[in-house]
Amino acid sequence: MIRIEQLHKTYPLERNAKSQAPAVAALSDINLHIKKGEIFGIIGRSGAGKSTLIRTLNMLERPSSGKVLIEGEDITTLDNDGLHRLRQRIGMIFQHFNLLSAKTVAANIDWPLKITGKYTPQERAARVTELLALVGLSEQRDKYPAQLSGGQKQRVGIARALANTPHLLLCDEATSALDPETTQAILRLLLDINRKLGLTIVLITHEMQVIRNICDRVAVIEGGRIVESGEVAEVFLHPQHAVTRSMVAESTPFSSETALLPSTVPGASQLRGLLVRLTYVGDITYQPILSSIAAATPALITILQGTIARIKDTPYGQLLVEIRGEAADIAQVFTTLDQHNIRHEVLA
Ligand SMILES: Nc1ncnc2c1ncn2[C@@H]1O[C@H](COP(=O)(O)OP(=O)(O)OP(=O)(O)O)[C@@H](O)[C@H]1O
Repeated sequence: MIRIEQLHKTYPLERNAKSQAPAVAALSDINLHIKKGEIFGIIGRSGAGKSTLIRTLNMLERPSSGKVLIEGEDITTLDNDGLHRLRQRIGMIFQHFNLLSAKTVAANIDWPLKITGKYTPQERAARVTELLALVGLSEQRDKYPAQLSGGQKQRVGIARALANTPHLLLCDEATSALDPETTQAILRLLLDINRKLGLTIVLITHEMQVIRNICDRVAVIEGGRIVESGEVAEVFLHPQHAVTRSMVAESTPFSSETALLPSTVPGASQLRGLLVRLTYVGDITYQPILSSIAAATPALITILQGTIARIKDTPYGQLLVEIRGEAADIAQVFTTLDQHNIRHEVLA
């Protein structure tokens, strides 16, 4: 669906001439492949390059070099007509909604249909009604943006972005201005739309929770470079880069090394065995594996902390345990864990 190859973006010196600031290398050597129908997240700290990157996907930002192929077409070479056609295939939603305040909800959603000049008023009216139902706003059609909550405004933004039946939806920090409950509702709506319409979604966020709730794959960006990417469960449970580790740590109190420092574990200073973190993903999460291991070994296993949660549809569990016993017995425990695909890391 989308292939980004050796993409670079430098904001030139002239733009900053007044402040004498140097040119900014906002993106360096970005290579990404985003598959049709997936929800792909790009996460990073403020200033990492997220907005610049997502805006190159509809040429709101032109790269300095490199290619952006969408459905096989290199969009960096498009002229104005080509760009106009491209943007009808790509919807975008924004953190601050960008609605037309003088128009009603229905008129906001109608606007992109009207400017294509392709549809009769009856066709447009039918499409607006359909979109209002899709985002759950049928009752609000004649209200103005100022009369809506933040979540309702974003629903209008989503309906408007979907008006021309795009193949791709870009979400620029779409839930950052919303409270946690409304964020969940909007994320559920995006997931629902992704499934119902098979729409490819690319989103940028600085919140790991957003990635964990709806994305299939994720890329972590730092200093304009992709530092890590992969399936969300893999990146979330086994973060490799320091930035990823710290963002994961902020999003759950349990899954990072910092959260597992012995001082945070009750009685950990009196540990007499090994402090081990166990991580398991999928159906095994609900099986009594630890009881079976405990029954088959003289090693003593004490649970110090534990959690079960979900990454999108996949359950996972993490346990912090102390294992005490003879070396051979502990080795046997590790072998059994391996046999059940339970990852184990000795922390202390
Ligand atoms: N128009 C511009 N002119 C000059 N530098 C810019 C411009 N836009 C962004 N930058 C710089 O490029 C870098 C990447 O910015 P970008 O907005 O893409 O980051 P971001 O990850 O989206 O940050 P945030 O989460 O704060 O929006 C930053 O150093 C920023 O200061």
